Amino acid sequence: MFHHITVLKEEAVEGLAIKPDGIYVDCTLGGAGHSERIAAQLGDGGRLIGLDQDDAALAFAGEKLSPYGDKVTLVKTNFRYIRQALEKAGVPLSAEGVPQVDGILLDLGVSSPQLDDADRGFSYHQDAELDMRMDQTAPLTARKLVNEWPEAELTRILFEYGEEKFARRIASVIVKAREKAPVETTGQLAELIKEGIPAAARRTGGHPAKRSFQAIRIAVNDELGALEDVLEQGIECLKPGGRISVITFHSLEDRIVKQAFAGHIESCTCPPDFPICVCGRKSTLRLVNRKPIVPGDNELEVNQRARSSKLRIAEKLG
Ligand SMILES: C[S@@+](CC[C@H](N)C(=O)[O-])C[C@H]1O[C@@H](n2cnc3c(N)ncnc32)[C@H](O)[C@@H]1O
Repeated sequence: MFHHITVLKEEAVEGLAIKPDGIYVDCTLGGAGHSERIAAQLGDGGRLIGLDQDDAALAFAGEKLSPYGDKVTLVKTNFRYIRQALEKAGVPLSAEGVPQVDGILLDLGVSSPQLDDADRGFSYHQDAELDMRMDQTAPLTARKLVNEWPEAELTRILFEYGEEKFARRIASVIVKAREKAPVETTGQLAELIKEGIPAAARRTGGHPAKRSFQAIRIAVNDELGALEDVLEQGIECLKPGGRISVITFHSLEDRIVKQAFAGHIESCTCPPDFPICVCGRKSTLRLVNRKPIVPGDNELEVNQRARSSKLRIAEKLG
């Protein structure tokens, strides 16, 4: 069973201003909560292309979206290859040869089934072989990262991606342990992380392994690199008037989205005393909402996972 409560469903899909005959891309299909809402608004000529790198999500979403028939195309891919996926799906190209769509949705991070299924090796709640790959055919597992990455790299990811104050101590405990025997399971890793955190600090901020597990997951799946790539290519693939909705769960993700949008919004960068513009730079995006949209109390009451979510929406200019 694939149980995932969709975050900011109404707001993210409404942000796309769906046209019944438009072409939409859900880059993070998961349990198809957003996709179903999009598909239900499509009429003749409308198309939804759903991407995911997780086979279980694709299988579940395929079933759920089957009533929409050939309006829906699902593709197994990392969303960082969005342009290639759209070309392969036969999306019409611009005069410059870039596939053109009316809307793109990203609901980042992992789905509840990925976290909850012990065999996927994401969770410190259940002991299982360390894995954490969204794409189970990808070469880098959490086991490999934890046992092979240099101590300085471990420290960096724990600090940067997990905002873990005790990153250096945790990395040192892991490296000492792996010199004796490889760290194989989520349970072993959680114990080592606990050891690296002073006893007094363990009692605050939830489970002591939470931040480090998140950091390792982000690194295993190169989540921030993939996000930068999909934003760069995705914005290029939007038609004039096309929209992009992005839901983030982490301050680093949100910063990447904010900066990618800002880079396209910036117009002339010539010094103010230049009589005419020589840079020729024009805005290619506009923000639909000045401030990110966050979930309301009703949503937070039924879905704790929505707590840190933020939605940013932008529109491509002509
Ligand atoms: C939060 S879930 C999406 C849930 C979905 N919006 C729903 O309503 O059910 C994120 C999904 O995106 C997928 N995903 C995350 N990063 C990805 C990437 N770089 N490429 C492809 N899929 C990715 C995950 O495998 C997961 O299924």
